[in-house]
Amino acid sequence: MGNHHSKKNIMIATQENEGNQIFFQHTMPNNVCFGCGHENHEGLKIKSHWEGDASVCVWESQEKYNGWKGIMNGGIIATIIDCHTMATATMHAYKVEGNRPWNSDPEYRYATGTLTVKYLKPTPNDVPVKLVARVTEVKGRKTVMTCELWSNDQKTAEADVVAIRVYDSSQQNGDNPFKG
Ligand SMILES: CCCCCCCCCCCCCC(=O)SCCNC(=O)CCNC(=O)[C@H](O)C(C)(C)COP(=O)(O)OP(=O)(O)OC[C@H]1O[C@@H](n2cnc3c(N)ncnc32)[C@H](O)[C@@H]1OP(=O)(O)O
Repeated sequence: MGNHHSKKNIMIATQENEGNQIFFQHTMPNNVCFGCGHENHEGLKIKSHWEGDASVCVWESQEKYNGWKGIMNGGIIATIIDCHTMATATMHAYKVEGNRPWNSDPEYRYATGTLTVKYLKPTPNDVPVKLVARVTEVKGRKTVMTCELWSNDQKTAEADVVAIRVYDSSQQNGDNPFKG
């Protein structure tokens, strides 16, 4: 993990590191997103990190995110997949440009273009889930990914996701709703 990050990025992340783990979202100040923003105190606060070429997120739900009793709500599942894959697309772009740090130029932002979730099995809501995302293609402004959701040793959902680069500070002209 440490090898994928520059010294500068590691220093930024240090304040919020847990153990030796560096999470993508901890390098992104001012993120107010419901799923991944650590500035959103009502949010899900997911945390993602690299494990080789895959990005991984382990997340613990709460009873209020039930669908059926004891089963995780499908919209919450879509939300954590959405946020985990957008963070993955973002960090992947910086990674392929020489592992440059988040606060280097140009700045990129990604938004969800398409998110297709296949719900395979009920996902228990009282054990942590694990998301595993992989970038399968980068074409122009598009990053295509797959994402699996695991509960213990069972895959309970899988998704195909297309992220679109919606902000590039080197191309920016005028207002951009995705900048802030
Ligand atoms: C301040 C610090 C903050 C830190 C933040 C940290 C991270 C926070 C993370 C928060 C995470 C929160 C996550 C959220 O909740 S993001 C919120 C949910 N998503 C949105 O609101 C997006 C709304 N949609 C749009 O704005 C536009 O439609 C976009 C920008 C997506 C495309 O419109 P644009 O006019 O730009 O596109 P283009 O026509 O030039 O096409 C370009 C290419 O893209 C392909 N394409 C187009 N549309 C789609 C589509 N829907 N699916 C698949 N592919 C699509 C198209 O074929 C073409 O490819 P090719 O033909 O060239 O191959």
